[in-house]
Amino acid sequence: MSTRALRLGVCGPVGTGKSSLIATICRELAGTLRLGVVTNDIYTDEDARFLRSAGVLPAERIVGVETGACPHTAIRDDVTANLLAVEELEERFAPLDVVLVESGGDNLTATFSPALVDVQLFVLDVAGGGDVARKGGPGIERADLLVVNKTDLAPYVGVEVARMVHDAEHARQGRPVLALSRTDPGSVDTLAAWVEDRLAHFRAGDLVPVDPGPMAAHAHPHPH
Ligand SMILES: Nc1nc2c(ncn2[C@@H]2O[C@H](COP(=O)(O)OP(=O)(O)OP(=O)(O)O)[C@@H](O)[C@H]2O)c(=O)[nH]1
Repeated sequence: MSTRALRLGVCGPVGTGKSSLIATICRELAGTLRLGVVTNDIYTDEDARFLRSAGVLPAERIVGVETGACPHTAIRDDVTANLLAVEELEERFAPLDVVLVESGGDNLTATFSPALVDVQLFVLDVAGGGDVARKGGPGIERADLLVVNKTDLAPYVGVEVARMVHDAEHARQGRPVLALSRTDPGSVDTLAAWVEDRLAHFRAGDLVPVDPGPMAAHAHPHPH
């Protein structure tokens, strides 16, 4: 039995809907679970401000971490700033059930360290194109859940959702894939049920954090 919160990481490329998905989870579960959120941005706390303005949680339960030049480092290589933010939330609002951690400014291969989160989901969207899921990468292949987001946009971008989900399932060797849209209540229910199920396993002590693997080699921009 663990006394701390379940730590749930949300990553994926820029603009795929990570903040919106976190807002959706909060909207669905804040009535029954005690939640906190940590966001990561390079130089701002924009995502934290978006979530506060969405009004899905009391503002003080949403904390922004400024990661500096390489946001991937803060969720993978040196997770200190994020761990401190999570622990501070857990302490201030004890007991919390789930702390959601959003990665920021990510490319296609960012993954969380299992030292930071117990479980992680990777978000793609249909607007990124049907081929993305097939091409794979550590997060796409081995995150605990892969979300194919914004399915409501599929007809407008010429993507067949069933095909994209099928390709993703193939790349993931059967690990779960969820086709999601915030306008599709059934898919939102499935997402909330997945979070509740992970929490139940975490509390039972049989949730083993899985490391999707290191992200692909990438260059760090020089700040000067
Ligand atoms: N049509 C549609 N749009 C969505 C959905 N979810 C999110 N969006 C929109 O997609 C855009 C990006 O959403 P965000 O939640 O800001 O994406 P993000 O991944 O957090 O973005 P970064 O933090 O910049 O990486 C916004 O304009 C959202 O309103 C959805 O289910 N359907």
